[in-house]
Amino acid sequence: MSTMRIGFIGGGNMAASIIGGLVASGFPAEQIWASDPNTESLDKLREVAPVHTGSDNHALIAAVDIVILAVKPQIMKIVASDIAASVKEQQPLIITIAAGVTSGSLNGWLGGNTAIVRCMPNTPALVRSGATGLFANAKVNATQRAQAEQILQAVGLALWVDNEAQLDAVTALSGSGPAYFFLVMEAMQAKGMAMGLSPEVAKQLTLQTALGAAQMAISSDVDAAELRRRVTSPKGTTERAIKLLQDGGLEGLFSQALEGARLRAEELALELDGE
Ligand SMILES: NC(=O)C1=CN([C@@H]2O[C@H](COP(=O)(O)OP(=O)(O)OC[C@H]3O[C@@H](n4cnc5c(N)ncnc54)[C@H](OP(=O)(O)O)[C@@H]3O)[C@@H](O)[C@H]2O)C=CC1
Ligand SMILES: O=C(O)[C@@H]1CCC=N1
Repeated sequence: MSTMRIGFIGGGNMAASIIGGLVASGFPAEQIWASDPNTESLDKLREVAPVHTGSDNHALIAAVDIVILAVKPQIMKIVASDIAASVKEQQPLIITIAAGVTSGSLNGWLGGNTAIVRCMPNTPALVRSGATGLFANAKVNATQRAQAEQILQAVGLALWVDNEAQLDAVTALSGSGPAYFFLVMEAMQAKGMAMGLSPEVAKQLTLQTALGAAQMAISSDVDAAELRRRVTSPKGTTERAIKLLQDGGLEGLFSQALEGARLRAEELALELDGE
């Protein structure tokens, strides 16, 4: 890991999150390159860590061993087709983080025979609390598999999935997942303020409660349902609140929301493959 040179094509939100986490884990910033036509994105990236930046994707490929494709799914075909000749020449390991771009489509756009690890990380990678699902195509060797795992483990949890289709479920669960928790935080904080708490107090209590619940669930030997029962005193306040949430259909809504996200990932793959 310490000698790897890693290049990010696309220097936006996710590249910043992964780079921030990698550098915080001790990975040297001078072994990281980022390429992006958007100079504002590159300026922001250099505030995260003093990485090499530029706008030439071909020069980046020549400088690194591992290329992380972190552009939007909709422009992946253009970007991949453009770099195909450099990838063929340099043979870097390609890691893609784009939602809905299959390793098969990407391999085709890159000219075939490319070692590709497709993964789905999430933004908490920035604070080394990310959660990533990974899948390797048949061209990826054991060393490359270990390298991809090391990079994503440096920024949080990294788990291999059994087949590529499962990455759509990972996208729905943990890729988009931080947004679901942020929405719950927004709602709790707003109601805390509506009940008379100052914005600062409502915010701090909300965030600490989210952190405490997650840490407890991670470190406990009982499941979330049991932890919830332990908060819920008979005829108490939690019982009333949970009943209102359940009567309002919270579990069903989450089921629909995750299914919607998974289906959108599938749709994206079909849209992008057909382009
Ligand atoms: N955000 C998230 O929570 C997650 C995102 N992902 C995936 O990560 C990928 C990136 O998402 P995100 O970081 O949010 O997106 P951003 O839009 O923040 O970043 C993408 C960057 O790529 C740049 N770019 C455009 N064209 C090129 C090019 N030809 N060469 C190099 N860079 C280029 C964009 O510039 P410009 O702004 O000028 O277009 C932009 O700065 C997506 O595929 C997404 O599906 C995966 C997991 C979680
Ligand atoms: O919303 C999206 O499409 C991307 C993928 C997972 C999180 N953000």
